[in-house]
Amino acid sequence: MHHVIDLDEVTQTFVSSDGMPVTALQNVDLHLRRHEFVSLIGPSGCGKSTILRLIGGLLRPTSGAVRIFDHVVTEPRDEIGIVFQKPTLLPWLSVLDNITFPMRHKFGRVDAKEQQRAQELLAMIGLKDFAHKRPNELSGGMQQRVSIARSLLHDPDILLMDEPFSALDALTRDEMSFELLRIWNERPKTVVFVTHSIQEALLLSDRIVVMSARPGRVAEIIDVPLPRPRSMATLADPVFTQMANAIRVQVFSRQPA
Ligand SMILES: Nc1ncnc2c1ncn2[C@@H]1O[C@H](COP(=O)(O)OP(=O)(O)OP(=O)(O)O)[C@@H](O)[C@H]1O
Repeated sequence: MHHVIDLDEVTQTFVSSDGMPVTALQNVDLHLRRHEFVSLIGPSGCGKSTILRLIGGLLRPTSGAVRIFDHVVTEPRDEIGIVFQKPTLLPWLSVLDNITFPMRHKFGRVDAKEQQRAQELLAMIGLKDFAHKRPNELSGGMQQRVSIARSLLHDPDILLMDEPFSALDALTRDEMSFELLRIWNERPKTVVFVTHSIQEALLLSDRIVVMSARPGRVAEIIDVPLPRPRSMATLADPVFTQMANAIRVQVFSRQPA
């Protein structure tokens, strides 16, 4: 079968500041199909962010192979959008210029179509009136929404999201989840989404990858059979509640003793 993202026998070892080797990932196999939405969940330090950095080309594996569209990943690629846990905006640029920054950086200019798309994204994240403000005039949650909009400007085939909603308040968080589903529906992409929230993983994903504590391994891959499109009603679906409980037990049993 043709995959968009392949991790084969990936092991990642770091050297900690006291000189000791740290095995962050051990023999991780993961294969993502086109336009699939997959969440990674597991105890702190089990290597979730490391997996995103490997796929994003920000890191090379110690052993094993990471491939995108059958090509070994050697550096960051344009077809990938990345959203980190914390907003990463340039303080001296306006909100709008931050969203278009990657385009300007790459091509030296931003054409009218992209300006238009940036405005649409701003409206989508509810910040239309903030286009000309600077990041420090926005709350942390608003800044994170701008970071998300920026990752979507070039409509990437692959979106890597590292706990993108963790800094948002609960209401905005739900809103952003549904917004993300809407975007994914309209402009399908392969998404790898790291979260600590079982509910979020269930609401969004086709599959949930449960990882075990360090050294991180894939403990289990769970299919989420909840029908799409998903909505507020999904949260009340008995299957949702049952699965949330079952996964909670799974994840809890994987916590380091
Ligand atoms: N550059 C690095 N140098 C040394 N150790 C590192 C480095 N990057 C990550 N690690 C270690 O690798 C392990 C996995 O880290 P990673 O950030 O991928 O975990 P995570 O599952 O995303 O954690 P969390 O849920 O807390 O964000 C951790 O033990 C971390 O300390």
